[in-house]
Amino acid sequence: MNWDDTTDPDTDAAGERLVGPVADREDQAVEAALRPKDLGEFIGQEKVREQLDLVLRAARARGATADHVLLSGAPGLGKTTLSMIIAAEMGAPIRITSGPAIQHAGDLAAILSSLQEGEVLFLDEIHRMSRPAEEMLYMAMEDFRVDVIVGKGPGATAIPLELPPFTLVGATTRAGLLPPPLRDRFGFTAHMEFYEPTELERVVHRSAGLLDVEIDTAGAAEIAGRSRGTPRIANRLLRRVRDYAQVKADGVITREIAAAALAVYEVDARGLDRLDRAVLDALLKLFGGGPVGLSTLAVAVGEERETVEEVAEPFLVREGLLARTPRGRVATPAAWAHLGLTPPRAHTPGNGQGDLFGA
Ligand SMILES: Nc1ncnc2c1ncn2[C@@H]1O[C@H](COP(=O)(O)OP(=O)(O)OP(=O)(O)O)[C@@H](O)[C@H]1O
Repeated sequence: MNWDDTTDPDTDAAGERLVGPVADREDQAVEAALRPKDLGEFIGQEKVREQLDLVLRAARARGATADHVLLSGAPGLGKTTLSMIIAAEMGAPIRITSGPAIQHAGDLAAILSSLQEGEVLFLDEIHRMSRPAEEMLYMAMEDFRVDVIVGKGPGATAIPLELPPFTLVGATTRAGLLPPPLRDRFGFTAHMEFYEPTELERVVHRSAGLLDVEIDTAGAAEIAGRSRGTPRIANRLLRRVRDYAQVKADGVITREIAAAALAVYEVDARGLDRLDRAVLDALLKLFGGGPVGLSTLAVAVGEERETVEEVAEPFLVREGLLARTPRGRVATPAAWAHLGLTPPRAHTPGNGQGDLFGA
């Protein structure tokens, strides 16, 4: 994966966030050790696992290379991990690159022509590849062939190059941005969902075992509940809680230790951090729950408009704490409850405000 060429609003605009979904330097250093190695070890995503298992078993039984696979879903849900599992299950080597790293068709031709038979090519952020590279990929995926252009202008010639059969695993956070001709060339598309708290609890237990950290069931549940449906965040919170347990207690993670540690890092019981809460706080206390325009809300919390929109809002909307309406941002009843505040009478149900939530 190419970590340097991605712009991440979580780190660019709001400093490093403990609950940001994109990998930071420390994540990159430790994630390799925590990745499940086969489908049996991969937690959750039952449907995807079952379907992929069939695809891979069938290919193995035929002695064929597996079909191309498209994985879509938010960062940190396990797309890279699954691509490595696909290679491992097929007994094939894997090459890892990313859309932004492929600027020219020639870059892609160089990678494709050096693949071994059956190799898995993992192309992260496939929606960010350049157009000419994308067109070259169509032919490579379908016919295992590329045309390498030699020379320029009227004298340029296309030299066809045969490729060994390979499996492309494309990953994207935005499946909707992929041009249909590219999307159609994948034999299997899997959409990865956010994880349930009980699944994240298993992720935390498994990682704690690998990191040699003692944790009880309630401690794991506490961390899971604050991990925003994302294994990467669960693993990161676990590491911070482990530090706290070592320094402030006897190293064992219990519910109390997890809660106290994450209070230090300002990650609340639902996984909201300081920025998320500042947005909700302003919306409720300054604007009576809205509707209020995004720019006004951003000024009120002293952040850029983009930071509020791209960093804080998606999770608040997903959690059902904030709604985007044509008239502006509106807090839901759950937001009032979460901050322990009572909505003014005008915001209680049955007062004509229901239409703001599309009721
Ligand atoms: N199903 C799972 N079971 C256990 N651990 C998981 C699972 N999914 C992800 N993880 C853990 O979460 C971390 C992040 O996963 P991964 O790098 O595969 O995410 P990703 O979707 O590829 O993220 P990005 O899009 O940012 O590259 C990994 O270290 C892995 O240990």
